Amino acid sequence: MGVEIKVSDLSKSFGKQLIWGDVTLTIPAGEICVMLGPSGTGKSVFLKTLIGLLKPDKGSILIEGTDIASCSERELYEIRKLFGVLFQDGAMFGSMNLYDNVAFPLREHTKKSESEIRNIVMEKMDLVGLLGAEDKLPGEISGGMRKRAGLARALVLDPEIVLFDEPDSGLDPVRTAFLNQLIIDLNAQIDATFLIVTHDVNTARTVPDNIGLLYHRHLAMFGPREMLLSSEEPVVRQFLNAQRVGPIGMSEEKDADELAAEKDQDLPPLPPIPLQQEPSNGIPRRSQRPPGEWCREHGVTPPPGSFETSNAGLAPGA
Ligand SMILES: Nc1ncnc2c1ncn2[C@@H]1O[C@H](COP(=O)(O)OP(=O)(O)OP(=O)(O)O)[C@@H](O)[C@H]1O
Repeated sequence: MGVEIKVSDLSKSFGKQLIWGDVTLTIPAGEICVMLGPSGTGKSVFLKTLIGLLKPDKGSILIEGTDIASCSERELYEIRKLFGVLFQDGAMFGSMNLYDNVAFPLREHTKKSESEIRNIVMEKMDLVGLLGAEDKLPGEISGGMRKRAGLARALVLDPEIVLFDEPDSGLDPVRTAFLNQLIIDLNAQIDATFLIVTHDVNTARTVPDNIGLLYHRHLAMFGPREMLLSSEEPVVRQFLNAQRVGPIGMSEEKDADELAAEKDQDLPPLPPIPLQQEPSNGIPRRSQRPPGEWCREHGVTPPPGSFETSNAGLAPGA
């Protein structure tokens, strides 16, 4: 289960404003990827381009042999069935209870009977821990519950790819930790390809198999979690460790004077690489790699204290 997404030389502009250019990356089938980047670097635009809601100016997005960037509307309609999307606010219809919200894609896109729909809705509500809340209206529940309901709805058509647009926005750290565990458990269970757009450095450090960083109109880096967490590349290092020292400034890039002023400032050492969050039943996910494997295979010495149990889930600035 899960399909690969192969993005090559992708560029997107609005008018004269280039959002990002020459983005090339492969999101491996069944793996969890996180896309990071300062505000306004085009992470949401990237998600929308992947599902064909926005057309890129150049490049290709290959999914099961179809190029989303150039295919017909009909092909796009078919390919979209592979996707489940969790929108930032859950995107619930306010006047429908959770049951009808979750049932909506099944009623829209399938010819299933109401009793079949009921089985699927209840199964997905159970999966996200919302059994018993079917009659509630979106306005009557917390933001965390709304996200979980949005996730149940994203899953009803058994997607091969699940996109999460800032799943942690508006959630407190405890709810974020629960949602992250749910994401890991879901990936173990349904084996789909997951792409999560987030600002949360702790999520990026502990949840995914791979991390990408969009910065200054390009993809600064994309690769296995351990590669980015051991990277000395200034932008990657600054962002993944939530530091002020580095090329990223308050609005975007720091200017030459600002950079010169911090020339003699010592960078703090890279913090230990935390253990990756595991499924709650303790059975490793199919795409999960043993701690330290990437570093060993690439002759990289991880920062001291990496992969110790005491570091699980901890990150600087988190
Ligand atoms: N439909 C559109 N028309 C014109 N400009 C747009 C459109 N959609 C997005 N943009 C612009 O693209 C840029 C990137 O927006 P986007 O929402 O993708 O950033 P982001 O990285 O997701 O930001 P944040 O982290 O703050 O959510 C912004 O400058 C935004 O104004």
